[in-house]
Amino acid sequence: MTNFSFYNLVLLLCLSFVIYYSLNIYLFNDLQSTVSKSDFSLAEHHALSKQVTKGNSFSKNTTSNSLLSVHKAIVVKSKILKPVFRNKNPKYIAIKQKLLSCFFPKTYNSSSVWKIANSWPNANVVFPSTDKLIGAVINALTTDSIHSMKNSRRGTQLKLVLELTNSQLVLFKPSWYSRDEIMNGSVYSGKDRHNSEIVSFHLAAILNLRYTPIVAGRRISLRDSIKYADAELQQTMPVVNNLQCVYGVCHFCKSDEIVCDDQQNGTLEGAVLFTIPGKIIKYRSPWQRTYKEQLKAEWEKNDNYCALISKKLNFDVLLDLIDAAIFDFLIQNGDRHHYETRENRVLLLDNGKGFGNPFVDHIDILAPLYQCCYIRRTTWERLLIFSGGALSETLEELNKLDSLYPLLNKNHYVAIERRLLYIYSTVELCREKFGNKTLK
Ligand SMILES: Nc1ncnc2c1ncn2[C@@H]1O[C@H](COP(=O)(O)OP(=O)(O)OP(=O)(O)O)[C@@H](O)[C@H]1O
Ligand SMILES: [Mn+2]
Repeated sequence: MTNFSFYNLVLLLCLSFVIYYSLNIYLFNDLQSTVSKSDFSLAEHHALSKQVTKGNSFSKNTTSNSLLSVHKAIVVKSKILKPVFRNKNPKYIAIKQKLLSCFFPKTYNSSSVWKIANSWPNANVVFPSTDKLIGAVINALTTDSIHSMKNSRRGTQLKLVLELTNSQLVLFKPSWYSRDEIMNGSVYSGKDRHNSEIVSFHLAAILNLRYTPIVAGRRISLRDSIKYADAELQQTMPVVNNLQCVYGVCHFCKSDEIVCDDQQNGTLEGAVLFTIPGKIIKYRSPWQRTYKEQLKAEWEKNDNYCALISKKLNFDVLLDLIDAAIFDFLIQNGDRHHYETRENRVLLLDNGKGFGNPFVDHIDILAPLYQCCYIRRTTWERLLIFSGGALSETLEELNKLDSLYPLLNKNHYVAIERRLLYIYSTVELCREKFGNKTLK
C-alpha cells in the first residue's frame, strides 16, 4: 500500500468516526424535542433509511430542526443498531418450546378447569409463566358447552357474555373483518379485531407481561345458540339472507351493523376472553388522545410531561404503563384511553384495536417510553431475548395452536419485527442520554 492511499484510509476512518458520533449526539439532543407527526408509513420509513445509508441526512438538515422529530430519530437509529439487536439470541429457543408445550390445547375437566383458571390471578398477573394447564383452559374456552348468552353492557362495542360450565362467564368479541382488511385513517379507527385479542394474549406470554386475559378463538353458531339468548339479546338477532345475525345493545350497536353466521359453515368467528376475577378499577390514561384532529393533548405539547405525571403516579404503575406502551406499539393499539388495575397494578384489557394496518407505525404510542426514558430491566432483558426474528417466529408458532389460525397475515409479522427495532432504538437513545438510569 502506498503512503498516499494509507493516509487516505486513515482520513476516511477518522471522518466516519466523526460522522457516526455527531449523528448520535444529534439524535440524543433531539430525543425530547416536540413531536411534529405521529406516524410513519412504510414509504417514509424507506426514504429515511436511504438518507441514513447515504449518510447525508443530518449534516444537511441542521437548518430545519423541526423536521427532525423524536420519531425520526428513532427510525434513523433503528438503522444503525448493533448486531445484538439484529441477530437471534439462542436463549429464546428454550422459552419458545416451554410456551408451546404449555399452550398446546389439552383435554380438561369442565368442573375443575374454571376453578383452576380463577385461582391463578395474583395482582395483575393473570396466568402462570409455565403451566401445562394453560392449554386446558384454552381448550375449554374453545369447546366448553354454552348454557346461556346475553348482551354485555360493558364498553361501547358489541360483546356477548357466554355462560359456560359451572356458571363461568366469558366474553365473546365477534369478527368484523377479514384478515387482510386494512384500517385506514386514525390510529383508533375501526371496530375491535377479535384476532388482535387472541394474538395479544400470545404476545403477552412471550414478553412475560402476563396481564391480558386468557383468550382463544371460537366459532359459534348463532342459529343454534339463539335459544340460549336472553329476551333482550334475541330482539337484536335478525335473520338476514337466511343467515342468523346479531347487532346487540351497546353505544355503537346499530341494526344496520350486524355480524352473522357465515354461509359456508353456519358459524360466526370470535375471540373468547376469560373474565378476570376480582376488583378491577378504571383510570383515565395520562397519555389519552383527544380524539379530535385539531386538538392536541397535554402530552403531545409538553416536553416535560413525564416529570409532571410521575409526581402523580405510583412508580410501579408508571413502569406498567411504559410496558403497556411497548406492548401497544407492537400491536399498534392507539386506543388505550383508560387503563385498568387489579390490586394497584395495570392489566392489559381491551386489546381489540391492534393489527389494523401493517404498513404504518404510529410512533407516538411509544410516548410513555421516550418521554420518561424508563423501562423495567426485566422487560428490557426479555425483549433482548426475542431479537432478530425470534419474536414473530415464536408468536406465529403460538398462533398456529389456535383454532382460528391463521390469525394474522405475513405483513403483520414483518411489522412486529420492524416495530421491535424501533423499541430497541428508543431505549438505546435513552441510554445514550441517561445511561443505565433508564433501566429500572
Ligand atoms: N377479560 C376481561 N375480564 C374482566 N373484565 C373485562 C374483561 N374484558 C373487558 N372487561 C371489562 O369490560 C370493559 C369493557 O371491555 P372493553 O374495554 O374490551 O370493551 P370496549 O367496547 O372496547 O370498550 P371501550 O369502548 O370503552 O374501549 C372493560 O373496561 C373491563 O372493565
Ligand atoms: Mn375498546
